Amino acid sequence: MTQPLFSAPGMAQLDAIVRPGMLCAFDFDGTLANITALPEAAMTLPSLLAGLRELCHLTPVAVITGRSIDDVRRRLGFAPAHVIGNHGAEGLPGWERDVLAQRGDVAAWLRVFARESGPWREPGIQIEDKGGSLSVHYRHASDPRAAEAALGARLRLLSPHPRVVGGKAVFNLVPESAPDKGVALRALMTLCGTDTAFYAGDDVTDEDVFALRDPRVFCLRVGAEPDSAADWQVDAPADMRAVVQALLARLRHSAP
Ligand SMILES: O=P(O)(O)OC[C@H]1O[C@H](O[C@H]2O[C@H](CO)[C@@H](O)[C@H](O)[C@H]2O)[C@H](O)[C@@H](O)[C@@H]1O
Repeated sequence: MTQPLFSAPGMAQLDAIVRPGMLCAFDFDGTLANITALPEAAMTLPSLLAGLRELCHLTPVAVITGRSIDDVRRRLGFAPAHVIGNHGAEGLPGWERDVLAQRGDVAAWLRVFARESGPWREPGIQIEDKGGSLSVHYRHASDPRAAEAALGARLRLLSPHPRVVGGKAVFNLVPESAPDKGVALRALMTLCGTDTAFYAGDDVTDEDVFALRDPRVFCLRVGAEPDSAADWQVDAPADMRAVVQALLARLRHSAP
């Protein structure tokens, strides 16, 4: 069950896992940035920037996002050692050969959207082409619940068959062969040569990390979600300032 991070057990668990060289990884939207009505308006909260920049000097930092790498880099305001895009599918060392096939899937779905009068034709539906995956946003549909139902039914029938992952007023379509955020986090831990990691995320695709149930990974869910597989929770991106400060305090203390 998810418990409040800022509690005696939460702080004790953080003490147990933080060590020099550990990987600190973050989702972007809803974790480092507030959810905004338009995807293009999201930016890292200014209150987080100084702490995140210092963290990058102390230990390997990663951002693992559903956005494309180019897009998220413009929004970060700091320079993590690793940026992985498309829910784990973009930028992961060792997976370069698969990227071409994945882009073929995305192109095939876009062709269906272009030729069919499906629910994606409704004004207010925004299709975000991220190269390695697609996001179909229905936040601005005239009836978002009806759009969700219609899109959900149709998108699951696409060929090639996508992994359809829900989110904040969005369906993410990811090639079935693509690595998810859990695969990405583990690969980055190996790359960084670290035994332990911290990961914070707010959404359905972040549950791919939490569901690893890897005792070496400290899992923090941002925002209440009773069914989350994360052990720890904070309420909102604004709380991430105190989270980053808690990591910094321990890493400064444990630096060699
Ligand atoms: O993995 P993340 O970094 O959390 O990215 C997930 C998706 O985030 C973006 O969409 C969501 O955030 C937007 C800005 O707050 C919001 O307007 C939208 O309704 C949300 O679904 C982004 O546009 C997607 O590409 C990401 O997959």
